[in-house]
Amino acid sequence: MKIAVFGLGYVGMTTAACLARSGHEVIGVDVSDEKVAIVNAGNSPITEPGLDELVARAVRKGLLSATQNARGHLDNCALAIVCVGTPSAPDGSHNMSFIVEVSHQIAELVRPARSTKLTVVFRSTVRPGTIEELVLPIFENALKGRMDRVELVYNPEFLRESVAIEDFFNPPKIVIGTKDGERCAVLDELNATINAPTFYTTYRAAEITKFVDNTFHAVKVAFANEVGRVCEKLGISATTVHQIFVSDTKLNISPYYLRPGGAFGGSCLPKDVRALQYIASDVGAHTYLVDSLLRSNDAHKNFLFESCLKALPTGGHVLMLGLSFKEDSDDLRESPNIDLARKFLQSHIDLSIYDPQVEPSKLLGQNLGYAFSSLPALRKLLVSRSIAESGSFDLVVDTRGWAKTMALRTRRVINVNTLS
Ligand SMILES: NC(=O)C1=CN([C@@H]2O[C@H](COP(=O)(O)OP(=O)(O)OC[C@H]3O[C@@H](n4cnc5c(N)ncnc54)[C@H](O)[C@@H]3O)[C@@H](O)[C@H]2O)C=CC1
Ligand SMILES: Nc1nc2c(ncn2[C@@H]2O[C@H](COP(=O)(O)OP(=O)(O)O[C@H]3O[C@H](C(=O)O)[C@@H](O)[C@H](O)[C@@H]3O)[C@@H](O)[C@H]2O)c(=O)[nH]1
Repeated sequence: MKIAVFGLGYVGMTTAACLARSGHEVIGVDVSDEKVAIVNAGNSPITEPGLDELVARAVRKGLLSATQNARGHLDNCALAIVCVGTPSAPDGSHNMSFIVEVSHQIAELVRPARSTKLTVVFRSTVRPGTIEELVLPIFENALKGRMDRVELVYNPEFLRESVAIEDFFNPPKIVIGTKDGERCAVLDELNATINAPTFYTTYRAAEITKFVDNTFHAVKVAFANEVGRVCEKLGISATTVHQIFVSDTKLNISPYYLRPGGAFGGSCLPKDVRALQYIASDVGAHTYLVDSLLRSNDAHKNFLFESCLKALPTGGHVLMLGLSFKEDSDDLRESPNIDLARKFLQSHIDLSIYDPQVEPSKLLGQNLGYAFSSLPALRKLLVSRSIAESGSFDLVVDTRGWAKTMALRTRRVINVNTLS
């Protein structure tokens, strides 16, 4: 396949050299005359283990060359891959000027008379909405009704520098954003030899995937570092604790705890996060990330409450399904559902609650104290299943996913257990 790669930096150079190693004919395009000259001399303009050798071999075989001007080169390319930079702007957003510029360049080089479609794949990290709101209008404007000549794709890159070649051929996953999530034949062909889970999705979902991943990597690093700081201050081996932590692939290193849904609660997580904050502060180890977790959780509770309000007609009556902090438990301590119920009551919203596990006369100890200090009217709020099913409520707030198995009269249901 003949492929043009726009932007010969860390991503673009690795991409160009690896594609050439796979036997494709690659033309690299960069605005920098210096980078173009270095590539054409058979060297890599960036330092990355193994890349010099790949570039030298590819140039020698005539599979890789570079240019500042792509004019004439795109006509027989099946694919153009965009890897230009999206650095931070002064306000923290991505500077999109290189994306805009390269989109104009490519769009203007697509000849309406070309016999096959040009697939233009954006690999740079861009904010959600970029393809639809920034890139697509540029192409539509330049191609004037000949959009059938191009296919726009967003395909985020997950490689890490220093192991970029290994990551290129063995990515953790392949995410392909297309119009309506339809398949892209050219990318299927290109990735045929790569063994990785592949996800076709919308442009926006693919765009945000990259932010989700990188931010999570940052959360993990910050978390690991905060734990390390606390351990060090307490004279505990951070390495030993790390080894024990990562050995647990059931609860610690797994998709567990990663489902977007309800806020966390119960008698352990908030308590222990708070305790770690206290310990860290006591020993002078500043845990900014950990310090922000409960505030983040509170923000999430507010978000869920506001979502309920949006779905509730003015003056409406709410039925909540579930009150304890999780299913099959009567534990109300620090239940986010108690907070939600309290917010409804504070807003003078009529509320009924169905939770078969919560029987006020059976509550004991701290659970009893927490329940009645947080919701003094608990007894009056709780209703039986038959009332929950037969009553005419204006909104059902489902904290469990029970609504689908109940014969509710109310059609308007908001599931706060799973964010879709
Ligand atoms: N560096 C990394 O490890 C990874 C980076 N990314 C993302 O990939 C994108 C590229 O990152 P890097 O390769 O690190 O950037 P870079 O700054 O190393 O390279 C970008 C290249 O694009 C060139 N360029 C700018 N405008 C151009 C145009 N109109 N035509 C042709 N070339 C043009 C620049 O001269 C430069 O050589 C960014 O969005 C980045 O966030 C994604 C995954 C990994
Ligand atoms: N403390 C600590 N720091 C770590 C650890 N792992 C990585 N780091 C640091 O985290 C930073 C990022 O490292 P890495 O993910 O290996 O490199 P890179 O920045 O190339 O890759 C990341 O960004 C790419 C991107 O630019 O978008 C992503 O494609 C890639 O998946 C990574 O999220 C560096 O400062 C590392 O020293 C760790 O376990 N502990």
